[in-house]
Amino acid sequence: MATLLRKAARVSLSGSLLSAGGRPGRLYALSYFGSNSRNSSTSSKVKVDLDNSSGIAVVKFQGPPVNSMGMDFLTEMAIGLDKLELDKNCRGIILTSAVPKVFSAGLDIMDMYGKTLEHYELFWRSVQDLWLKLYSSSKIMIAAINGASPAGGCLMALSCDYRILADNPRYKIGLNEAQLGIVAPFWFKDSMVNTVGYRIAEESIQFGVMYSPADALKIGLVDQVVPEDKVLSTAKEKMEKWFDIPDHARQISKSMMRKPTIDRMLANRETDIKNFVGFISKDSIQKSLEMYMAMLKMKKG
Ligand SMILES: CCCCCCC/C=C/C(=O)SCCNC(=O)CCNC(=O)[C@H](O)C(C)(C)COP(=O)(O)OP(=O)(O)OC[C@H]1O[C@@H](n2cnc3c(N)ncnc32)[C@H](O)[C@@H]1OP(=O)(O)O
Repeated sequence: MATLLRKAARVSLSGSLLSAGGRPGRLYALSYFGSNSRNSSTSSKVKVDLDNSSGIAVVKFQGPPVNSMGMDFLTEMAIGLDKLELDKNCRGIILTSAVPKVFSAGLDIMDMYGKTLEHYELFWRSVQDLWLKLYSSSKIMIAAINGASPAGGCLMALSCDYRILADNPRYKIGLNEAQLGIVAPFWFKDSMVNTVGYRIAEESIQFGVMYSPADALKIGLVDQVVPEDKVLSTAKEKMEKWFDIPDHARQISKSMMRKPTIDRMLANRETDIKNFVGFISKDSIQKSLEMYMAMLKMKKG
């Protein structure tokens, strides 16, 4: 057992691209997947299916109605990603949704509305934690976006190395925070800038633009648009191409590209939490969120 723990700790430290401040190698990350040809784990909001023979893990969001990123989702994703990060059989991860028409509706607005300051702090730390794990993963990350992907949903896609979006004009993607009367934090903005460039991000974030697949492709927010029934198979084919690159060279290159963005977030993490808690607990912001939720419900009726 001691040998296993030492081995797991070594894998963890040499695995994720995260620098020391990112708390790699938590205890729950020590439970290994077995060595069968397929390993599955299902929790309530996330299903992880690792095919040991191909090295591809499919992480499916399964939190109806809209895969919103509440505390359960954030925790389950963090645990699933930690396990995959430690698993040498896993070389690449595909993020996708099991919920029809929605990839993820982003952060769960109910976790940002009418809660205590302690809750907001814990929630925001968990959101940061998930982004750090996604953005700093040493694995190849591909987003197979098979539904709408606003705000936090878009952020998860932006954290991947490659994005494939289903060709359905209803499946819009973007950082729409401004439309809710809230502000995308600097690391959401950095992820957008790193993907589409400064000028497009500047306009996109101020207007809170939600892009159609055609427009998302045009600005480079996604890399490919394919028929809906081909999203997952295309992601798997693309993954095989990424597998042609030796892992160590790709990982170091990825780290070189992403480290400044990750370090900036780690250096400002506590201030960012304070900002979030102060901002989200303002009466005016709470009112905006309340109105936005009412608008979502009205749209239905
Ligand atoms: C310094 C301070 C910084 C603050 C930064 C905060 C950063 C925030 C990031 C975020 O991610 S905020 C969340 C932004 N998300 C959205 O704006 C998406 C809103 N949802 C939609 O546009 C649509 O729901 C959809 C995803 C396009 C799906 O449409 P569909 O018609 O299929 O479903 P609906 O009928 O709209 O929704 C069903 C059900 O789900 C509820 N819901 C939707 N989104 C959320 C959400 N993000 N959180 C919580 N709940 C959500 C919706 O109200 C419906 O509820 P019921 O009426 O069934 O009770």
